[in-house]
Amino acid sequence: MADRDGKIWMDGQLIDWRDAKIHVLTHTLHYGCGAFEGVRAYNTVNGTAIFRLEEHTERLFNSAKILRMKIPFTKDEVNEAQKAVVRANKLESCYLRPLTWIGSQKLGVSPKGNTVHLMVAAWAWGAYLGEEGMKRGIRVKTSSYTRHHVNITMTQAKAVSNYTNSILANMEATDEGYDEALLLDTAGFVSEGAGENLFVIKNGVIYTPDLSAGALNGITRNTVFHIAKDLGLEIIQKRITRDEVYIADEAFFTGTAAEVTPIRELDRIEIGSGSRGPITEKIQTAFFDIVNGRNPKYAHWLSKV
Ligand SMILES: Cc1[nH+]cc(COP(=O)(O)O)c(CN[C@@H](CCC(=O)O)C(=O)O)c1O
Repeated sequence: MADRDGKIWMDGQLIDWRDAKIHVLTHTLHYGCGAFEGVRAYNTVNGTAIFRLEEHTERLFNSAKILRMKIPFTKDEVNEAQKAVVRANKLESCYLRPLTWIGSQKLGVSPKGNTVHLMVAAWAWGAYLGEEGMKRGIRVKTSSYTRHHVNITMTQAKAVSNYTNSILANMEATDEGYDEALLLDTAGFVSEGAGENLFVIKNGVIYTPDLSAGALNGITRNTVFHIAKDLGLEIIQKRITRDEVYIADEAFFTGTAAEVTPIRELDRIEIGSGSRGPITEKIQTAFFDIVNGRNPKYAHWLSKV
C-alpha cells in the first residue's frame, strides 16, 4: 500500500503518499499504544459524502482519551482533514483511515514526553468480505482465541494493540477455509467478529451482544438500531451463546468495512436457510439507501466533501 500515487494528510499537511513515513523507533510501532478509525465516504445521490463523520471523529478522540493520548488537533480540524483527503485523492467513494500514534523521541514503556501524531489516508475499498458474501452470506468460525477481558485491554477504544487478537482470530479462520472469525468473551459468551459487530434474528426479533462482552461500540451497529426502529423491529441487547447463533433464523455482521454482511453458517452449521435471510436483506437495503443518500431522514449523517 506504500507505493502508490496520492496524498495523505499527516500532522496538518497534505503530503505525497510515498513520503508519509515514520521512524522505526516510533513508540506505537513497538508497544502498540495508538488508535484508529475506519470511515467510509459514499458517492451519494447528492455527491460524495462521509458517513457519520462526527461520530467517527468523536470515537477517535474518546479512544485517545482512554489511551491517555492527547491528539494535537481539534475535532473540526480532524473532520476537515478527512474531507480534504477525499478531495485531494479525487475519490468518489472510499474508505478512510485516521490514525493517531506516539512518536519516536524515546523508547521504554512510558511514552511520557513523546509527541502525539495524526494522519488520515483514503483509498477505494469494495466489499470487505466479498461481493458474493454480501448476497449469499459468509462462512464463519468460532475462534479458539478469546476476545479481550474488558479490564485487560480497553475494548471501547479502537486501539491498535487490540487488533493482534483480531488478526490471530481472522488468520486462524481463513487458514481453515472460513471467511471470518467470531470471538467469544472470557465467560464464553459471543462478543463480536474480528472486525465486526454481530446480530442474530430469531422469530422476528433481533439480538446483539451487549457491550459488556467486550465488543466495540460500533457505529454501524448503532445505525442498525435506527433502521430496526424504522422497520418496526425490536432489538434486544443480551448475552448470546454460540449455540443461540447455531439455531438462529438469520445472522449478520456489521462494520464500516463490512457494512451489513449476512452470515450463512457458523462452524459448518447452517444458519436458517443457509443464505441471506429476509430481515437481513431488508436491513442491508435500508443501510445502503441511507449511506447513498436515498433516505432523507438521515441526510444529517452524510457530510459532503
Ligand atoms: C473489533 C471491531 N468490532 C466492531 C467493528 C464495527 O465498528 P464500526 O465500523 O464503527 O461499525 C469494527 C470495525 N472494523 C474496522 C476495521 C476493519 C479493518 O480491517 O481494518 C472497520 O470496519 O473499518 C471492529 O474493528
